Amino acid sequence: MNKIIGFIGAGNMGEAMIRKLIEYDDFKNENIIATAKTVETRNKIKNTYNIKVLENTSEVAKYADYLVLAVKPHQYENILNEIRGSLKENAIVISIAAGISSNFMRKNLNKNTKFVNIMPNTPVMVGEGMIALYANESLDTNDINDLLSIFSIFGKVEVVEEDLMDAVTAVSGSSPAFVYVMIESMADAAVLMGMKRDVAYTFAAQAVLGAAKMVLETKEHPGILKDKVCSPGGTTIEGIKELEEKNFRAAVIDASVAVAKKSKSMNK
Ligand SMILES: NC(=O)C1=CN([C@@H]2O[C@H](COP(=O)(O)OP(=O)(O)OC[C@H]3O[C@@H](n4cnc5c(N)ncnc54)[C@H](O)[C@@H]3O)[C@@H](O)[C@H]2O)C=CC1
Ligand SMILES: O=C(O)[C@@H]1CCC=N1
Repeated sequence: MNKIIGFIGAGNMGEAMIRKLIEYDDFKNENIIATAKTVETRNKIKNTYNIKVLENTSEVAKYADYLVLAVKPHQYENILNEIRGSLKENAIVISIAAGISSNFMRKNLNKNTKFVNIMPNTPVMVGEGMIALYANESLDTNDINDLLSIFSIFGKVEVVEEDLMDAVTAVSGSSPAFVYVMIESMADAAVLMGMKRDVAYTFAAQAVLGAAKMVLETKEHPGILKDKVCSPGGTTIEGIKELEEKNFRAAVIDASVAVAKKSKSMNK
């Protein structure tokens, strides 16, 4: 890969992507460039990942073939204003932000600039991310194929219609946070029952990883997989009864709907 991928912002999401990319043999460190707001973050990224770190956004825009805007949604307008005039010919500007629509990108970029809206999640850092991509009219088939192959470095990629982006933000963008709360709670229970905390995190996280892999690889309905864990008159069904009484399913659904609602309300 001789294309340059640039990052504006290197916080949680930007750093997660950079960290995965430098492990990938086809992307040399010199093909990854970044900038961040503070000198501290710029130095940290430079020293940790040995990539080229530039002082300002327009410098990154000048060199990047793929330009990831890894800043918060409310900063998009300023950043797009800053980069608009400096972009490399044929560069693709990548929005990863919740609530930033293709229309907003279109309005704030020059007419012929290529761009794409994606919704990633932090597990991109370990190559198990889930990325949704909305392919707009600025991209041709080659661009889309190139983007799909780059993003597959980070995990799974699916092309979706734009009206599903709020749902995606809930089901894969934000949901890792819900799962971390669940893992933490499972481990708390094990600690309560005498297990060492670090061991408890391994047990809880591996159980979640295994259950997720079962859904993906067996393609069985999650309800059937659940039934196979619940031995008649056994231990698991006692726990399921508690979860049902405490409205676990409704809590997860409500949490997801709240995320999508917030994402929609931010929509520009
Ligand atoms: N954290 C997550 O799990 C996910 C985040 N996103 C999206 O990623 C974007 C970034 O989110 P986070 O990384 O969580 O936020 P963050 O606050 O951790 O990182 C944002 C970074 O942008 C930098 N920044 C701000 N203004 C800048 C400027 N003018 N020039 C260069 N850098 C600048 C900040 O210094 C900071 O390091 C957001 O738009 C969010 O919606 C999308 C999916 C998941
Ligand atoms: O909390 C947020 O706004 C971002 C978007 C999806 C995950 N984190």
